[in-house]
Amino acid sequence: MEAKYQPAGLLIVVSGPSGVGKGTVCHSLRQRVPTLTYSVSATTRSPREGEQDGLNYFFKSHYQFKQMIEHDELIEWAEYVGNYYGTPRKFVENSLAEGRDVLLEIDVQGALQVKKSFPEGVFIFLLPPTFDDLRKRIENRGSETPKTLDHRLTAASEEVKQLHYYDYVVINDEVEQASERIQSIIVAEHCRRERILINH
Ligand SMILES: Nc1ncnc2c1ncn2[C@@H]1O[C@H](COP(=O)(O)OP(=O)(O)OP(=O)(O)O)[C@@H](O)[C@H]1O
Ligand SMILES: Nc1nc2c(ncn2[C@@H]2O[C@H](COP(=O)(O)O)[C@@H](O)[C@H]2O)c(=O)[nH]1
Repeated sequence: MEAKYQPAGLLIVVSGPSGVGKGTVCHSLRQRVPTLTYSVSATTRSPREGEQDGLNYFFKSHYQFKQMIEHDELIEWAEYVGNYYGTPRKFVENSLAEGRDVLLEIDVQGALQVKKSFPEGVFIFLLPPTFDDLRKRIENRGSETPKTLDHRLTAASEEVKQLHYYDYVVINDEVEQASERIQSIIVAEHCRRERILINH
């Protein structure tokens, strides 16, 4: 029997300002859609309490991160508030080629780089209900000093200006509602791609 053509997986990029709830919403989304493959990023930031190497991030020294850049091991990378963050290339490319849908949870600078090399990706901007909610969420997380909180909020006001480059905007008012909306976007994108495949 002839082997069935295996289309590449969807690259789903969830992005938005720090503290909007990307991690929380993506966690809920991964429970709804267990077949999603999550890309673990590399970072030079120190682990927060409870974060595990290889699970939350691959924690790297500045030297190791620079080596990854020089060896073209990242599909994108960005400096964000004094630390480097990047998406390992091999894992993403192999997973897509095997037909798996891959989820990236990255900042806005990184998402815009990915859009250039993977224009067929699905780009979703997560927004807080208000800027004040964003501040409260970061404060309540307790992860920042007053200075880094301020830097993250300044970055956020610049990041929302890039919203028009994205395919979808989802407001993270209620976590479950936001993750349900992203699940619907994924289903709709699969249907759209089916149509394109049938037309060819
Ligand atoms: N819909 C929501 N309503 C209220 N609080 C929320 C909501 N979504 C997330 N939070 C809370 O906001 C804080 C920030 O969420 P989270 O860490 O998921 O954001 P993030 O966008 O991944 O941040 P970063 O980009 O800095 O990693 C957490 O304390 C989380 O529990
Ligand atoms: N460009 C990239 N940004 C990333 C990546 N992984 C995470 N991030 C984003 O960085 C900020 C800060 O994260 P934090 O864990 O220190 O709060 C946040 O917006 C993340 O989404 C990545 O691989 N590339």
